[in-house]
Amino acid sequence: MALISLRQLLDHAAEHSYGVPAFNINNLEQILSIMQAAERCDAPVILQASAGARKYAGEPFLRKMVEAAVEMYPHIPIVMHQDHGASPAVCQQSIRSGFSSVMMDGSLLEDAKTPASYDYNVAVTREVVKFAHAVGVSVEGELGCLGSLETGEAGEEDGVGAEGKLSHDQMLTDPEQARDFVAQTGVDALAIAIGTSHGAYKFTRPPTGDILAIDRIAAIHQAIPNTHLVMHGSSSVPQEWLAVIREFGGNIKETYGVPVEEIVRGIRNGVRKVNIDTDIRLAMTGAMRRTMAQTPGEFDPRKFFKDATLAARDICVARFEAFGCAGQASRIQPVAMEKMVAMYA
Ligand SMILES: O=C(COP(=O)(O)O)[C@@H](O)[C@H](O)[C@H](O)COP(=O)(O)O
Repeated sequence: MALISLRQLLDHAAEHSYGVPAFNINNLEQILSIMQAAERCDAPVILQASAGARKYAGEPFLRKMVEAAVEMYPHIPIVMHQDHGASPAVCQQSIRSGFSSVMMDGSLLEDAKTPASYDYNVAVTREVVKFAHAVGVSVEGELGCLGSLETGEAGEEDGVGAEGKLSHDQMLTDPEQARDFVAQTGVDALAIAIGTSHGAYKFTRPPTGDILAIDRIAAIHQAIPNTHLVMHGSSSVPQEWLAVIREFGGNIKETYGVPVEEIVRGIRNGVRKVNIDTDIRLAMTGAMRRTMAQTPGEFDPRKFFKDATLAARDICVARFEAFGCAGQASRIQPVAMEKMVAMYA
């Protein structure tokens, strides 16, 4: 099965009322764990590469590894998505190199740190939609800045994330503005800000409605019912993996993520793409620490990587199942990118 577009997959998810986890990839083991889970669950897959991933592995390696996944798992529909493009030029490069979907994050300026004006966001996103749709590639935009409603901070990761304190208005997507944004840009999917943030340190306590605004999703969905909603920063930060990391020498302070049942509530209200990176990182780190500690004579890294891959695979299986994505891969007939061009035209 060829790569498919994000738009095709999320249209299918909307029609059948499920959500798709979008897992970040940086290396072979992460891709293997996601694909093994997809195979086990018969789930379609979104593999996404951030700027940090492109810096770490290099874009050609990422592309070739995704191509290998397509070859090894011909029955699984795969979207190759560029996470957080900081400019139209970045998105254009990704399209040229074969991504079937790009995110133009115009909520921040090109430095990926400074919150941008609404007009700037509309202008750069509209530009990307124009050239992406001309070749059938899907576009995700972002409205509102990701950040903690507890602290007003964005929790910067690898240079991406607003600097300084943000107001609640900046950190909560406004439904009416979302309606205007979609009308002006034509994006296929919209990342919304509801109090989630990237990384392990999202909440200092199990989140309640004042710091995780799940209710806002329904209002946004009502304003833009035909646009697929995206939740970034949606790792659940499993307490069991934090415990393993701590037991085997790691030092991660008390922290909480987005509960899976809250994400499922979001899916019931129009969320179709759910970004998850940190949970895979935590599971892999915990598994590697444990194996290294328990087998101190081991020096073949494949042993550590294998356990890390299995730990990540189990996280992916759990998310595919919880989001209703399991069993959907075999129900999808791939639509060629040329047909997507015709659809947009
Ligand atoms: O939302 C995301 C992940 O959420 P998470 O931390 O797993 O709750 C992704 O979109 C981030 O862009 C990604 O994790 C950033 O990765 P790096 O910049 O560190 O590579």
